[in-house]
Amino acid sequence: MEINGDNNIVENELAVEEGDCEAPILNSSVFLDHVGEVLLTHNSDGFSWKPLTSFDNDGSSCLRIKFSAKLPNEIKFSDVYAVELTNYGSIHKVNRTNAGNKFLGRESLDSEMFRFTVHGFQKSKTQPNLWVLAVYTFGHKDLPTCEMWVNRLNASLNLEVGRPKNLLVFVNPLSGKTNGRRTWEIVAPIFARAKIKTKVVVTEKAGHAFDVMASTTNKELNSYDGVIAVGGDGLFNEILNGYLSSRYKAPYPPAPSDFVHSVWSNECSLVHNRDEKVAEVSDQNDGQYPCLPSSQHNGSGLSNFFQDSEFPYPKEWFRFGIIPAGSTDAIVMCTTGARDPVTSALHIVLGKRVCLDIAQIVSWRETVASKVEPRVRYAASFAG
Ligand SMILES: Nc1ncnc2c1ncn2[C@@H]1O[C@H](COP(=O)(O)OP(=O)(O)OP(=O)(O)O)[C@@H](O)[C@H]1O
Repeated sequence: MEINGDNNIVENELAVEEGDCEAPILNSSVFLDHVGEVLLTHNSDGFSWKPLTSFDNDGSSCLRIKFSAKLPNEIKFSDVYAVELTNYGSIHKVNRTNAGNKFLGRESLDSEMFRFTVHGFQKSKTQPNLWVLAVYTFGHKDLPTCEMWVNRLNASLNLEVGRPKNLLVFVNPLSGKTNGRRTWEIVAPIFARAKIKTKVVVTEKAGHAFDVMASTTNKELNSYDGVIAVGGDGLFNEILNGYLSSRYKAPYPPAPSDFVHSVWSNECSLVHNRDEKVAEVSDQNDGQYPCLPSSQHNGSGLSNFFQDSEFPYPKEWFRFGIIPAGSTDAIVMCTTGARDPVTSALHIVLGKRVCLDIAQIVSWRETVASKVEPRVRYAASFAG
C-alpha cells in the first residue's frame, strides 16, 4: 500500500494480478463522515475502508472502536445505487482523546472539505427483508480527488447489469388510505439519484392504467425497461392485464359447447348439466387433458407469445414492479417479503428480480345475442 505525504491518491499497481485486465486497485486516504480518517480501497467488485488512526487492540476499551465496529467496512457495487459529488461542507471526524478513560475516549471534530456520497442499503438487523437506506459520505481537501473517486465508482456501477434506466410509473392516488402520491414522493428521490428516468401517470379512474397499457404503442413500450405500480395488488393486476390483453396470442381453451361436443363424440365419461353448462372430467381422466379438440389445443401457446412483428422480443426481460401503497399488498409480501416502499424501490433500482408465472383464466359468457364469448383475465404468481 502506498500513501504519499499529501494523502493524495496513489494507484497501487502491485495489487493487480498479471494478466488481470480489471482496473487497478485504487487506494486513498480520505475522511469518512462520523468515523474519521480511513484508507479507502477500490476493489474489483466493491470498495472497502480501514481506519487509519490506531485503535486499542482489545476492541473493548474505547468507545470509538465499538462505534466503528457497528459499521460495515466493505460495500459491494451490487449494493450501491448511486455515487455523487456533494457540496463542500462538514465532515464529522472522531478523534481519540483521553485514551485511558473509556467514557471520554471520543471527541467529535468538524472539518470543511470537498465531499462525495455513496448511496446503498443495509438490511435491518431485526427484519432482514427490510432494507434501509445507507449513506456514506467521504471527504477530501482536494476536489480532483473526490471527482476521481466519483468517476471511478460510477464507472464500476455502470458495469452492473440488469439495472433499469427508463421506467413507466403508475401512481394510484386512492390506494390504501389515499397513500399513492405520498408513497411515490418518498421513493422518487431514490430513482432520481440512481439517474433512472421515470414517466409518471397518476391514475384518474379505475381502468385508467389498463387502458394506457393496452393502448401504448409497442414502440413506446420498447423504450421502457419496465412498468411500476405505486399502489395495491389491484393496480398491479390492471397493469399486467392491460399489457397482455392486446399482446398475448395464446389460443383460448375450448368453449363449453366445444368441450361438451368433443367429449360426447369421444365418448369420454363426463358429468354434464346442459342447463348450467358445467363440465367435469371423471376420476378416470384426472391429470390428463384428453378431450380437448386438437385444433384448439396446441400446448402452452407460448410459442405464439410476442411473435407479433411489431413487438419483437425487445429485451430479454420486460419487468413489472410494485411499490406497496395499497390496503393488503400481498404481492410484495411474496416478492421482497417486506411491506415497505423504500425496500421495493431499492430492489427495483438495483435490478433485482424474481420470475413471474402468468396464468390465463378464460371464462365463457353468453351475450344477449346468445353468442358465447370468452372473458379473459391474467393472474401473476410469484412462486418461481
Ligand atoms: N384514480 C382512481 N380512482 C378510482 N379507482 C382507481 C383509481 N386508480 C386506480 N383505481 C382502481 O382502484 C383499484 C384498487 O387500487 P389499488 O390496488 O391500487 O389499491 P388498494 O387500496 O390496495 O385496493 P384493493 O385492496 O382493492 O386492491 C384498482 O384495481 C384500480 O382499478
